[in-house]
Amino acid sequence: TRSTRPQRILKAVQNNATRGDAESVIAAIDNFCRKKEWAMNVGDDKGPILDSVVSEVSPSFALELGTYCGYSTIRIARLLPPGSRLLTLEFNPDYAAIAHQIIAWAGLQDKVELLEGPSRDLIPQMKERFGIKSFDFVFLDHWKEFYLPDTKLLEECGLLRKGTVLLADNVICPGTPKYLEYVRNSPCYESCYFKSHLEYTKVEDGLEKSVFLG
Ligand SMILES: CCCNc1ncnc2c1ncn2[C@@H]1O[C@H](/C=C/CNC(=O)c2cc(-c3ccc(F)cc3)cc(O)c2O)[C@@H](O)[C@H]1O
Ligand SMILES: [Mg+2]
Repeated sequence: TRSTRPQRILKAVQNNATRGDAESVIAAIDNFCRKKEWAMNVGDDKGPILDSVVSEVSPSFALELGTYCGYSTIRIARLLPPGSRLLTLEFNPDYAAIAHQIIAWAGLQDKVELLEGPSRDLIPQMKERFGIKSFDFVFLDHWKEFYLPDTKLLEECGLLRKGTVLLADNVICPGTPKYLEYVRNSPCYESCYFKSHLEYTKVEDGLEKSVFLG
């Protein structure tokens, strides 16, 4: 039977990237998605913005909602200081299986915990089951209508602290209007928009950075 796009992305990584070299894995995925097949990775235009925010925060505990193939997982994990942890949530087992292999190819499996399941079930388990006090950084890149409910769930579970940085992908395309309205109007957040382009295209898209004020 025909392979899936994530399987073809994994093959591109295995054929073109050097084991243990995260930069070569990122480049292999970007080249494949630019020249062969588009895929919904944050990509090489928005990616450097993600990198700069992660580097600025230098999180001890980071959370990613929506692993997909692990492209942004690797972008984040490669910048983390020793001893820090990135938890990434993915509820599609086929995508999770591919992401595990791509994260391992980049040599970043020791910094990343890929948790299989829906965010609404896993977020309430973060304190007891995963020993998380609070997150320093959250990257939102899963189903767009879940950005807002999951942000509220993180607040309710006490997983955000004064200064936690939320960074949301796709706030223009496909768009996350309810989330944007919330973080831009809530007195609990200080928000700003980083204009860029939808991955591998000239279409406008951008990232919204929101600092939780407690
Ligand atoms: C219970 C649902 C909410 N909770 C969830 N918990 C755990 N994992 C979840 C998840 N939702 C979705 N996921 C996973 O995240 C990923 C979903 C990402 C959704 N992303 C998009 O739709 C998206 C779409 C585009 C896009 C833009 C323009 C266009 F023409 C076509 C697509 C661009 C992007 O950058 C995107 O991120 C998948 O791997 C999915 O299995
Ligand atoms: Mg995205």
